[in-house]
Amino acid sequence: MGAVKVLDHPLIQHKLTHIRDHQTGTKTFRELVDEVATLMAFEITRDLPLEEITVQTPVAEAKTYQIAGKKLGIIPILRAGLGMVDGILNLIPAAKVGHIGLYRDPNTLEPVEYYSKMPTDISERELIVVDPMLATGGSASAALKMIKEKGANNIKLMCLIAAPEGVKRIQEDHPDVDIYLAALDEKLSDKGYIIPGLGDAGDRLFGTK
Ligand SMILES: O=P(O)(O)OC[C@H]1O[C@H](OP(=O)(O)OP(=O)(O)O)[C@H](O)[C@@H]1O
Ligand SMILES: O=c1cc[nH]c(=O)[nH]1
Ligand SMILES: [Mg+2]
Repeated sequence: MGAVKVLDHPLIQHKLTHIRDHQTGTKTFRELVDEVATLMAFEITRDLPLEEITVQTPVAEAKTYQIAGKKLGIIPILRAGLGMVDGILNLIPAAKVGHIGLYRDPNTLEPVEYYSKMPTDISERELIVVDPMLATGGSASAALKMIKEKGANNIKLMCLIAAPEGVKRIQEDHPDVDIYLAALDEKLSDKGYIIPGLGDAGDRLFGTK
């Protein structure tokens, strides 16, 4: 079963408080999601393997380190996942970005696919799938299935807020995928919204309703 890690860094928790607040407007919401994505990426990349190399400083040779191993890829689930991409690219500017277009049918809560475009070499990359919300888990589970069918085999899932139902769904459907969260909330409403959550992430990011 995949691990679930709630990233409890004080800066992440403080910014998440303002993200949740219904009085936070689109501009600030977008800026804070971007900042939290950077902070979460910093924590998630903590275990990347390093290799020792030598560089010449102006003074002497230095034995130092660079990131070794697989290259990285970021895969946002459209639309709301887009809000987390730039924040991760701030730290990992060479990462490639694949896109998966999914929306959740408001009546059935089932994911509906409308777009997919992946880097050709996803089987050789460490992938971070991003979406602010993990509610029923239907969208993330479908996205993970889609990228596995295209060869992905090393995947982390990064969300701002999850419901226990969504975590359970991913652990059952994708036991190889670790989940990284800023918060694990209480439950889902009967309309499938996370309680207390932050409302509709896509609408708050893009100013739609
Ligand atoms: O875990 P689930 O029950 O599948 O719900 C979570 C999904 O719902 C939201 O997307 P939405 O369908 O609102 O699309 P949007 O990003 O275009 O607003 C959210 O960004 C997730 O993708
Ligand atoms: O609470 C929720 C659940 C699904 N999608 C959202 O944007 N918010
Ligand atoms: Mg939405």
